[in-house]
Amino acid sequence: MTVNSRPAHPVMLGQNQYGKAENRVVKITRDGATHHIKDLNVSVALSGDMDEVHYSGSNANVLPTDTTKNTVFAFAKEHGIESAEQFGIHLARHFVTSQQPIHRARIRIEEYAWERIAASGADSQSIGADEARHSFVRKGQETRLTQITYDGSSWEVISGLKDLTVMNSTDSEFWGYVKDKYTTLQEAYDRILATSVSARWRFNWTDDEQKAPDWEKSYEQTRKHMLEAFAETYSLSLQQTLYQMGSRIIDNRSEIDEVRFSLPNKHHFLVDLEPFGLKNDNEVYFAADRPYGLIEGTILRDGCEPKIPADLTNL
Ligand SMILES: O=c1[nH]c(=O)c2[nH]c(=O)[nH]c2[nH]1
Repeated sequence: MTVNSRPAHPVMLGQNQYGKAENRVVKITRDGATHHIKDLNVSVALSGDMDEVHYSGSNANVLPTDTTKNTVFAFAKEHGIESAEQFGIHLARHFVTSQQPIHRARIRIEEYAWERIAASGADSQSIGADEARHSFVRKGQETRLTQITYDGSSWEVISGLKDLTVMNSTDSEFWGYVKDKYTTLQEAYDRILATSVSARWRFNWTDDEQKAPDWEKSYEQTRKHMLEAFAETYSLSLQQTLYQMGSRIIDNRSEIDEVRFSLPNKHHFLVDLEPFGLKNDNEVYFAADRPYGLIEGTILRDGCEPKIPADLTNL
């Protein structure tokens, strides 16, 4: 037997690394009523004296990947997230200096940028006092959509958007729901509400005799009303927020008679930091990607017929 108990056959272990990939950590920093978000996807890859676990299965040198995940969330609380670089340096140093068998740590981080939703009444260029304090829209443009149908006499125009991701870091609760023997969900009195909005709205312009809407202005204003309603609704459920977003559009845009939404509830779970002696005061969240609640619904101008299909994926 060799020192590292490598089996006596002509096979060699090459480069190897291990760790927990894609830890989705969201850190909310509360500066009074003004909140700040850091939203990261952190992947840890460690290497060092790891021959033995591959050859014999001895885990004596293996810091579990589960521990590397916990470290990411605990560090978000203990040291904060000033920048992705600072956070990654801190983690890499920790793994290499605290565990003798670990010689190299590679931390990869993707950061998702958020900007504040402009407060109602403000124009979209506004800053400072005109910005919502705990309502954010993810940077990077959504995709704008339209479908036009013409049968030689009448028009149907359905426009909309997808992938408009928004978050309220407070002013959302969920409680008082039905509980049966399979219910384990804890009631929430201050949770994060986040969704990636997919919406379609139908114009009431149908024939060439009518004056057509200003399509560009209509899109910009509809998006604005939707975002403002999201930011300003104190939400008891995503269903309630959906209704508020739709009715704000119907109330303010006379050219639109019907709005349909498909809203995935992008769950953010508070991470239990008690095992590490840390209190998580609504600061560090695990952003789960699936499964997700999917809340869908149509809001109509009174007396109008629904025409937007229930399944928006084909539209
Ligand atoms: O806003 C919500 N609506 C629900 O119907 C629901 N169901 C659930 O588990 N969480 C939530 N949140």
